[in-house]
Amino acid sequence: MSIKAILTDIEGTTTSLSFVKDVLFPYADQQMEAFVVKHRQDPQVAKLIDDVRLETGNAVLSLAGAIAQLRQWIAEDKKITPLKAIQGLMWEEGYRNGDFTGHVYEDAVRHLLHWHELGLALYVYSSGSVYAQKLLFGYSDAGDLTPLFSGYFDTAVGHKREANSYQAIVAALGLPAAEILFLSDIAEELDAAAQAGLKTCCVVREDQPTDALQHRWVKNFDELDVMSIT
Ligand SMILES: CSCCC(=O)C(=O)COP(=O)(O)O
Ligand SMILES: [Mg+2]
Repeated sequence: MSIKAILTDIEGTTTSLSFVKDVLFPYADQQMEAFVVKHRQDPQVAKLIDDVRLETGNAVLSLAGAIAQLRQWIAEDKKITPLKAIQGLMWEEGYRNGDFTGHVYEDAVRHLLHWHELGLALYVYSSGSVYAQKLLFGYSDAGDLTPLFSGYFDTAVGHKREANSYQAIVAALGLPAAEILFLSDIAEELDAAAQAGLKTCCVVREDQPTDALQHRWVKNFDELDVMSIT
């Protein structure tokens, strides 16, 4: 049995931690107040602010309180769905204005192109919203990479450290779990995917420490021979 689909994480796998932590998160933090105040009547933003209230269990949280909570979650790198959704909306402006482009490692670009040419189906699973994922790959350093992907998943399918999320993705892909290879830099995500029956590979970029070495691991996509995985 060989790999038919690759499901990839973004931060730490296709994309540097630094781009997310030093470019995207500070941008969202700095723009949060102005963005939420400006768009508070927009139904999508109003619903997300209500979701922040739900998440905090404080139904009467003020707009200022919600903004402060969102900024606190950014500082704590919380993967909370309404935060991730608002960040995506905010980053759109940054990408469109050319304030930044989506970082994708050069080896990742080359191999995504190659795997796509080989007929492998490519999917993304990130805590960043699907909207934010499409922006990052659509406005990447290497141009628009979105035609390479067959689909995107975010925390709407479940959290990345839970096996159920991968079971839902397997069902959506309509492939046997063992024919799907999941790439990530985080041990708990790889453990959850393996529990759901997916093949796994840890991507250990820039010598960051990892506790996922019980999984197959590579330093970059050049070291990953997908065809040899059975
Ligand atoms: C795709 S948007 C930027 C990344 C982001 O917000 C994030 O939380 C990254 O999480 P990942 O699951 O890709 O490690
Ligand atoms: Mg990651």
